[in-house]
Formats: sequence, structure tokens, C-alpha cells
Amino acid sequence: MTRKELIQQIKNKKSFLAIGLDTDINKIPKHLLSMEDPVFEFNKQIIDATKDLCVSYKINTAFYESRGIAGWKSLIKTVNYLPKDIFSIADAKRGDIGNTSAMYADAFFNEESSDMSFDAVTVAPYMGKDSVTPFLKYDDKWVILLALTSNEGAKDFQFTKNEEGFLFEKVLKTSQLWANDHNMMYVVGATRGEAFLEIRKHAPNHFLLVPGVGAQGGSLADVCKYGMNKDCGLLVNSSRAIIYASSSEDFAAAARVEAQKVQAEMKEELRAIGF
Ligand SMILES: O=c1ccn([C@@H]2O[C@H](COP(=O)(O)O)[C@@H](O)[C@H]2O)c(=O)[nH]1
Repeated sequence: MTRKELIQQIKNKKSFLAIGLDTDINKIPKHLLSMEDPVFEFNKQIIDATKDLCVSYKINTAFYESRGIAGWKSLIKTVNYLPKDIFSIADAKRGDIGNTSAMYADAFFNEESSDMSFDAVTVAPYMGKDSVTPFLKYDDKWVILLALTSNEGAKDFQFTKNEEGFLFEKVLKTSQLWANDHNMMYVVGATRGEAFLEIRKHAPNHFLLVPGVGAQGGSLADVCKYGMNKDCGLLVNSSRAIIYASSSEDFAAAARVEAQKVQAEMKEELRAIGF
């Protein structure tokens, strides 16, 4: 999906919500467990109930990889079930030496090779240029580079500082020598509030993928206040707070209610920038 198409989707749906399909077989409603592929059945019902309220689904591959062959099958079925106007994200946090990264890129972008074609994959920046650029060789596909993550451990490396500034700032500056705001986004945690001001100094136009609202307690209002740009520039993710809103047979309807609450708040924020 191109940047222009993504922005148009945000305008059409009055939403910049990315629903996280972090589907844990131990957490899904028990009545699904007798089905042939309970994880896919859960995802299918969540997607059917929420697809008009979000512009993206973020599939965290850990929840699928952990289940071996059955998990990969659920993953492939899920990504192929997504509507064509949805921006699909493989949250896989990959990155390795060049030839290995090229294989990871094939895994997530090349349908002929892997039966999956996501719009974007999350990539860790710390192995440098040759670990990231193989993902940039596909037209209209995106790298979402980890910049400033939502977790406690972000302090261990990302907030270390030298004369050039914080390490996360160096990630933003250096990666812009390899890619641009049409093929790269950055992960910035919603728990970082005012740090978005710093992020926007270095990446004023890029889209940011923002996990951490909902279950992690980040503030959507703060993310918008400090992080929104003229094109919106945000994809805000919520996973557990939406998909596990109910553990009963009404789980999909309950997920819709939670997604509606977030989308209503997003609609107001988008109104402020004329969308
Ligand atoms: O900094 C990061 C990067 C990735 N994540 C991922 O986002 C979702 C958040 O799920 P919630 O249930 O809404 O908390 C999950 O897949 C994480 O692995 C993140 O949280 N922070």
C-alpha cells in the first residue's frame, strides 16, 4: 500500500487504529477450541466485527510461531483473509546479516515464496544498514523500524546518550539515509508522551506505529497532541484491550464496542487536522 492510499483510508474511515491480532490460544473463548483452526476462527470473527473501524491489523507473529506448523497455517490464513484496503503489519521484529534479512523479507513480502504478502514488517535496527535494506527492495512495502519502544527495557539501550544525542535519535537520523517517508515508519511507544516532540524533530513526516494504548496504559490524547502531523502520521495499535474485551461467545461484539470507543476518539483528533 502506498502512503497516499494509507492516508486516504484514514480519511475514509476516520480512524488510524491498528488492531493487534495477538491471538493466544489459551485466551480465546473455549467454545472455539473444538473447531479445526480455533485461532483463525477467532481472528476471522474479530476482523468481520471491526474491519470498518480500523485501517490496519498488526499481527504479532510470536503468537503464531509459538504453535509451530499449526500457528503458521493460522497466520497465513489470517493475512489472506484481511480486506484488500487494510494495511497489514507483520510485527516480527526481524533483522540479520544481509542474505538472511533477504530471506526474512521474502517470508513476509513475497507471496510466491511464502503464501504471505504483508504491507509492512517491523525490523530491529541494531545490526545496521545491511540488515535493513533487503526489506526495502519491494515496491509499496514498508519497514517499520524500532525507534523508541513502549517497554521498561527501552531505557537499557535506546535512552543511552553520547555527544550525538540519544541512541534512538541516531536510529532516526541514520535510517533516513537508507529510506524515506514512503517506505519507512518508526515504532514509538504510546507510553513515551512528550518524547514524541523529540521524535518529530527528527522525523516530522514519517508515519509512526504506536503500540501501548489500552493494556499498557498509554494516552491516545498525548500521542495525538505531541505526535500527530498534517497527514495524521500515526497508526495507533491496541491488541489485548480490544480482542480480549470478552472471553465469552460475545467476544467479537465486545471487541467491536472497544474498537468503536477508540475510533470515536480518533475521529475527533482527525477533525482537528481537517480530515
Ligand atoms: O514498543 C513496542 C513494540 C511492540 N509492541 C507490541 O505491540 C503490541 C501491544 O499489545 P497490547 O496488548 O495493546 O499491549 C504487542 O504485540 C507488542 O508485542 C509493544 O507493545 N511495544
